[in-house]
Amino acid sequence: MSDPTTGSTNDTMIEAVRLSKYYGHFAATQDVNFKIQRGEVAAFLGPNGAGKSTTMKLLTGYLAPSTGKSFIGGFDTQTERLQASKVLGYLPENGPLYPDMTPRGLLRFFGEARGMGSTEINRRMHEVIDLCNLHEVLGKPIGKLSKGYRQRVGMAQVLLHEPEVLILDEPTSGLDPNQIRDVRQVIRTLGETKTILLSTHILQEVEAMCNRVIFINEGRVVFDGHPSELGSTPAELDQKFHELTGMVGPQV
Ligand SMILES: Nc1ncnc2c1ncn2[C@@H]1O[C@H](COP(=O)(O)OP(=O)(O)OP(=O)(O)O)[C@@H](O)[C@H]1O
Repeated sequence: MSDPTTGSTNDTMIEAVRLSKYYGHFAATQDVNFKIQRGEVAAFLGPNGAGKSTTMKLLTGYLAPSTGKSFIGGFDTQTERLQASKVLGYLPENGPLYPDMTPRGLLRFFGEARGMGSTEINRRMHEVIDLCNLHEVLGKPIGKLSKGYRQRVGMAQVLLHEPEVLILDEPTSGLDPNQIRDVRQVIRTLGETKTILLSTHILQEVEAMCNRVIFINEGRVVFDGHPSELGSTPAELDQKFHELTGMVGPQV
């Protein structure tokens, strides 16, 4: 069934409608519109400071927009916050993780906070610990873990309540190549069953994991399409990045 006023269908899982966020006169996000359908794995690509994190916070309802609306699983993230949060798993950049807790304690704490029963918590803890490969660190304080393990603990926490939609802010940032490979593998596996929007400023990330790319620059969407449309060789990708941002592309 579709909504005749917006053209959205039941398969629209993430939607931005004329989203803007102003800090004084500065627009961090400006008139952003898109729909991500069930089963898509989309990358939010753009240079540092382009507005990726701000837009993700607006999409999740974490930040109130200056104008516009966002929907997760069809729920308005400002007025139907609780319903939206049941469908959504949001991994913010760098956290939130409690450094003195152990991964085991943290997962139990978030399961209880989400109102999950103890049988369900135990079942899901086993599953996310396996998926994110946390066995070795379950009893160690999170603050003592490597960045790669901390990122995997964050991912496990996000997945605990089996959300259909994942919004992941720079899930591989600051990781070493082995850790990046592991996290990409987890995301590819998740992409088989979930709708995902992840942010990155690395073009290779997009090609490795995503079937759609939404390119943002200075708060605006400047490209929305299949990653192959950005080019196939490193030189073409550099050129496209340059065209879209007006920057030379060492980040690419
Ligand atoms: N609370 C705030 N007050 C004022 N300006 C802000 C605030 N939050 C973000 N900005 C500005 O908005 C712009 C977009 O920031 P944002 O963090 O969304 O970009 P980003 O694309 O996620 O960047 P990065 O890749 O560096 O994380 C930046 O210029 C940033 O300085």
